[in-house]
Amino acid sequence: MKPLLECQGLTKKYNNFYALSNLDLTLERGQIVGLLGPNGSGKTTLIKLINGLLIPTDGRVMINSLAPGVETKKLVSYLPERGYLNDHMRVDEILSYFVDFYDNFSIERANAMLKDLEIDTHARLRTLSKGTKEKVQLVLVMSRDAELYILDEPIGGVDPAARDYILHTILTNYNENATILLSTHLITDIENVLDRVIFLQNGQLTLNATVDEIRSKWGKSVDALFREVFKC
Ligand SMILES: Nc1ncnc2c1ncn2[C@@H]1O[C@H](COP(=O)(O)OP(=O)(O)OP(=O)(O)O)[C@@H](O)[C@H]1O
Repeated sequence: MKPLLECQGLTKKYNNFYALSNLDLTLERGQIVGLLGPNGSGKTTLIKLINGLLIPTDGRVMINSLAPGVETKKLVSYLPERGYLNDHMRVDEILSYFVDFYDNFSIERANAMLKDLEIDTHARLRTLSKGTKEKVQLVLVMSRDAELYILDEPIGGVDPAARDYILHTILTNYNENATILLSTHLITDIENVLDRVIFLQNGQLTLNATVDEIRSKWGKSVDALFREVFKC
């Protein structure tokens, strides 16, 4: 079977600065993968390249053997780092818009998750707190039937008490053959749901291992290994 995602020699240069250098990465189906690295290490650059929002300086990205473009749009559901919804719309209006716009969007799944998270669908987005807005955006992204979910900092604004619950709600509502690639700085909160982690350092991939491999090889949690590698 073809890999879900293949990056070969992927390189992105901004003027004379290499944000990403010669990155090779293959992701198979059915995994939750943490993309971890300090600020400025290239996580968002990699995510934008996978989504076809940036053109590589060198190398290539293939999703299901297709270059990012119109054909891969339905395969990928992407949560950008910054809010992308119209703040003046009500949550239920946004849901209707998603139903019209995406033929792979399940309004039943979205409503079930919103109910579970006790979010008022009659509320306008601008009246919701930052954390609640993040929950709505995550629900919308996870309510599409995609093969690859890409989440750039999905729970940064959500309070610690709610994070576990959200992760549980989200992760029990997606297709298990799909892969989730998520970038985060909240490693301890997310470590238990991850199958694999990728470390990025100065635009280079420095580690690609399963969480089990990290625990057995280094005898450490992902968070402890991250702190040791990045001296933080
Ligand atoms: N449009 C741009 N022009 C010039 N440099 C850029 C541009 N976008 C990103 N960079 C630089 O590329 C590097 C990688 O940025 P990127 O946003 O990918 O990092 P990141 O790992 O997502 O960081 P963070 O954790 O802070 O979100 C940074 O040094 C950043 O300043």
